[in-house]
Amino acid sequence: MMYTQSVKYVKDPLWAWKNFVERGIADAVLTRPEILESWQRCRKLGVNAYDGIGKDRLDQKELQQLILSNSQLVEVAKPFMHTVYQSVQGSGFMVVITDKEGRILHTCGDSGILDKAASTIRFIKGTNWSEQAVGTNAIGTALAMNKAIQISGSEHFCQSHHYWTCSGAPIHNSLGEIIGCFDISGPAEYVYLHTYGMVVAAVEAIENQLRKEEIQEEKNRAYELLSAATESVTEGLLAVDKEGRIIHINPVAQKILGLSKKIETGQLLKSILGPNEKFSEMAKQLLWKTDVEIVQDQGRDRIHCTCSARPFSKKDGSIAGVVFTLREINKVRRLVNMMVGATARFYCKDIIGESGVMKNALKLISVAANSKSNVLLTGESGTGKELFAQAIHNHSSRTEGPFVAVNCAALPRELIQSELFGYNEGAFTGAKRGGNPGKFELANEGTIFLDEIGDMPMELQVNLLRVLQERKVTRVGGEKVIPVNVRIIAATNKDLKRAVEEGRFREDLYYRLNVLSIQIPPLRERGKDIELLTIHLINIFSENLGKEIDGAEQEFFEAIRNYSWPGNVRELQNAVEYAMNVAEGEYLSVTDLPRSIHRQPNYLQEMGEVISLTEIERITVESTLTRFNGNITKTAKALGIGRNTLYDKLRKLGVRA
Ligand SMILES: Nc1ncnc2c1ncn2[C@@H]1O[C@H](COP(=O)(O)OP(=O)(O)OP(=O)(O)O)[C@@H](O)[C@H]1O
Repeated sequence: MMYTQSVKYVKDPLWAWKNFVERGIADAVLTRPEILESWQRCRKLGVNAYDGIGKDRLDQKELQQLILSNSQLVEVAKPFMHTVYQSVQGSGFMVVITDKEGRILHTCGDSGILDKAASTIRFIKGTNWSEQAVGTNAIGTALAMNKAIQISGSEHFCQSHHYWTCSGAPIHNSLGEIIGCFDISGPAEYVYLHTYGMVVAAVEAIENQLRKEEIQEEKNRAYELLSAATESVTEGLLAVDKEGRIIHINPVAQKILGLSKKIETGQLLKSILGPNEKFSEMAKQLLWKTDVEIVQDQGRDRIHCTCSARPFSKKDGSIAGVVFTLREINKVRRLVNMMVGATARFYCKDIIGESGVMKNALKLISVAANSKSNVLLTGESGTGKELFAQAIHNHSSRTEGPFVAVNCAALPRELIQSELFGYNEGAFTGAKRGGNPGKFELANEGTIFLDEIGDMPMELQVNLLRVLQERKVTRVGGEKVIPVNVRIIAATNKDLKRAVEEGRFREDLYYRLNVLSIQIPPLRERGKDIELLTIHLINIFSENLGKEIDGAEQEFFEAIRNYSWPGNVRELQNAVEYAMNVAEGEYLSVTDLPRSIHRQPNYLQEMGEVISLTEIERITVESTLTRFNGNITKTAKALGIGRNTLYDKLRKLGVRA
């Protein structure tokens, strides 16, 4: 009897479940310890062994939210669930993942088994499958034990689960925290040990994938942090590999290098900066360098910067590339030059002009910029001689040095010497303590622009010639010889050749200065440039004056084309500024121009109008004033009258100076 009983005991594990549930007897021989422990937990939690139907279920909205907050787990696990399901497909199994509490997030399986699980025990998405909710089961118990487990038939605490076998394993994040559970469930009659193995393998694969994604995210975060950090520094940063491919470039470096387009990593620096770029060469040398000066041609501009190089290595110690730190020199030096009033603002791109004569003159700017010789600019007043001189300086190798402009005609005769060459303390009454450097000293390493050189007194021309020959100056009242490295650009609106012939200008000085000569054409010979310049000026003044003027009427353009512009671009500038100030409409009209321009005699004659002598006088005075920029002395001189007479006339004619 005992034997029969013991055979029955062994063959019917249900007996152990009944003994526990109905009589409270724990059979440690027949029941695995982890199952017994789970049953004991279930009893303590008050789980009904005759129930097991999933009652704690989320509604659709709550389920969506839960899936969203576990989206990474779901997205990573789904392909693995699918792979596992494919290998058990048709055998009545289903695959499930839950969140860390045991709530079902996703299922896949044969439709028959999914239906059965739903209709018999409500084993469906959104249901809580923890031990507390439905007793001992692979999901709830694996989560409670933090260990993989297979549970079959009457090992389940709830009777309604005895039909099932399930294998579950907890899923962990990289910190070892439980984030979910992976489970395979099916009919208990098909219990296979390998489903347990599949669950363990799937969880390992999911955890690996999650770790990979975490590492990638970590990398992305680090990259974003690096980008934010490099974007906030005031220096340019450029990282390149040994082949000269860009690894990283910050906006300041892009600006210093004059790169406006978006730069992709992996691009070769040579393809962006041209074959002569210097960085790739430095990157190849893999040396630490500090504050090396780099001069780089970039289109029409020339980039000057200081650059420090720091090689960086890979994990294995081999050099991966170089990080360059860039600082714009031009800016620093220009700032200093600006403080001493010695900067050139204009480049070729600022010179407006597309007429043939201007194109030729512009070509010569490049020739002059690339040469070391002195330059003589000739052209009428206001044609842009200083503009040309600045552009030559800015495109030359001296661009980072000072640009010092001296108007020889504006300097009182007795001061020219000390202005140009400087003076020592006590050189003359009123001399500053400590003396003063002259323009040549201030222009050292840069360019000196000697405007209106034709007005330089004969006795000083010889001193200038000496400086040109010896490249040294001696201050007034001093003995020390100071070496100067200065390039000279001289300009004149006079016929210097005739001045030489007439003995007013030294021939030797003329030839010294006139090595490269550029003749700037008068505005009246520049055809379509007059309109181009007018449009350019309207745009500039619209911005400066804060006035919205969109252009000019046809008659306006006719009038400016008909006028002869003795004061050239400067006069045009004044006329457009005047018109912009008086204009009331959206477009400049011919009547907005100074009367001297829109009512000049030729123009009126064409219209057959007769004008009075007073009117002619007014027009002449107005146009001369405009030409000389409102300068009373020059206007009076040009009209051949005294300053007081001019004031009288202005009053009588009602003309404002
Ligand atoms: N081609 C041009 N494009 C744009 N602006 C110009 C051009 N030519 C001259 N200008 C402008 O006209 C004005 C007069 O030019 P600039 O002072 O260079 O002439 P200049 O020949 O040196 O005159 P001056 O002989 O009286 O010293 C400046 O404001 C200059 O910017």
